[in-house]
Amino acid sequence: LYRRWYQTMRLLKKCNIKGPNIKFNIIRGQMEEYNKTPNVIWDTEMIKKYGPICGYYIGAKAVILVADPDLARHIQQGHANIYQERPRRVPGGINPDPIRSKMLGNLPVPEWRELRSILSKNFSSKRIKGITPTICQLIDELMNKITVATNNNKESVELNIYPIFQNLTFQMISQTGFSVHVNFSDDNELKASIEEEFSKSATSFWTKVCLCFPQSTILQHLRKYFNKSTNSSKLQNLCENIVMNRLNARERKDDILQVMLDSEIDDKEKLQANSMLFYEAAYETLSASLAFTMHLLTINENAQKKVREELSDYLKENYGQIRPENISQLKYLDAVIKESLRIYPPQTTFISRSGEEDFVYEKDGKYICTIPKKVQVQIALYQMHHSPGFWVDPERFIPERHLDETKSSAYDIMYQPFGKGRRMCIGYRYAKFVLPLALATILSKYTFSKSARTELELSLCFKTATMTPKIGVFSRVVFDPIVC
Ligand code: HEM
Repeated sequence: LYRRWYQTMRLLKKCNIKGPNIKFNIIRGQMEEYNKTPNVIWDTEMIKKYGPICGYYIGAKAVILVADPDLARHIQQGHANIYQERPRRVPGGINPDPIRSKMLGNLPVPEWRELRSILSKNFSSKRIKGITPTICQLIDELMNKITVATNNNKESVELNIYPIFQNLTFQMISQTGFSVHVNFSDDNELKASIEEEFSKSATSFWTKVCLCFPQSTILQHLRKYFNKSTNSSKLQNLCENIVMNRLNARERKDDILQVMLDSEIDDKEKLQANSMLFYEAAYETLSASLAFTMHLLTINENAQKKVREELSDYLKENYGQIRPENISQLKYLDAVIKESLRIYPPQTTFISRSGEEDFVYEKDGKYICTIPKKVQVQIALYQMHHSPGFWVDPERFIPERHLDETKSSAYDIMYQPFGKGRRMCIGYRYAKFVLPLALATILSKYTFSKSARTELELSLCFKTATMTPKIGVFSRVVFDPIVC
């Protein structure tokens, strides 16, 4: 047992993967230091110190960080059939709840593949067209909120736009996903329950013990027993009610839940788990992306002016209307959103894979390292997006870089806010549709400028795998409709 465990702890060295020394931390690896630092900051430090392929141990569990474009391409695209598993930082997940084990991301590969092909049906062009009226109606409600906040468009006011986007996103998922209206903005308990889900960390005693001895099934069972939460979260209850009501009403709806029911998924827990998954996967990512983009446009007046000029031409060609079906024509707005997702990718540490075979990585005929099978490889998305070796002035907001026709061939792997390959974000088309539609509608009527509480350097909240604004996104908002 000792020899096996000792060999595990020497794995990275044997594979020529650099990282911090574990000589004096043979049991815990770098777990203590790792738990004290936000994941993104820790990973950035590792890459700075040890290069674009490096690794560390959380307990006896090795994690390999990859910011090298050729190796990332091999893992996510070239050999994607070997790297289909998405391992968790904590085996079994931070929250080892039996319902959560039925979520798409927690299923073994064959079941994941089957469920992914069912859930993907929700994002076809036909389905997006079907939900467009609901999305437009919710954007109109958001516009009404801004109208009220600006005293019927008569005053310029300082506004925190982030909670308004959070409400929009929550309503969008509720209505397009489950045909229900949830009173989200006044429900602090529901907000706290979602917040908690994203902020769970691997610091409980039993989780730490399991990470030190990951092979022990007895310890895993003990962890499940002791970490069992006594109260279901409010989001869990909401999803349980949504599923039960639909099953009892036997009424057909045109939404995500119906797609699961039509595919003969009749396990209530699986329906509930994957309803929760949609709330969790879409809520933070969409609302944070909208807020980050608005922040960047607030502090970069020139870019906002260019977006509005493009919108002005577009509105002239479209009889003064924003048309969802041709929203992708707004190329500069698209570049602004891309640049915002580069600087602030809302999913920071979620792109991980593990392989079924060892892989010997060579460059120009020279041995670089071995990526051992079954070990967690994490694509260092945030660090790739900020790599000074790849991007000119990576901390500056330059939307034009995404319009450059002569982009390097590594661009499509160094820039991947939605991931790549078979495990790429399933909601990519939904996000690509909602983000420009909401932003174009708002910016066609209002301008946003710096106010007393605008942070030039936005404070960020780093959670387990996501990144959001910490205190909000403040701007001075003025009613200034584009006249055409
Ligand atoms: C700006 C918005 C969004 C961003 C930046 C984003 C980002 C990501 C990333 C980076 C991944 C991991 C991809 C990989 O491993 O290669 C992912 C996975 C996922 N996303 Fe998104 N996402 C967004 C919106 C959404 C929406 C709107 C939904 C659902 C309606 C969604 C559902 C999912 C699901 C279910 C997965 C797991 C897929 C799997 O394991 O097969 N996401 N997302």
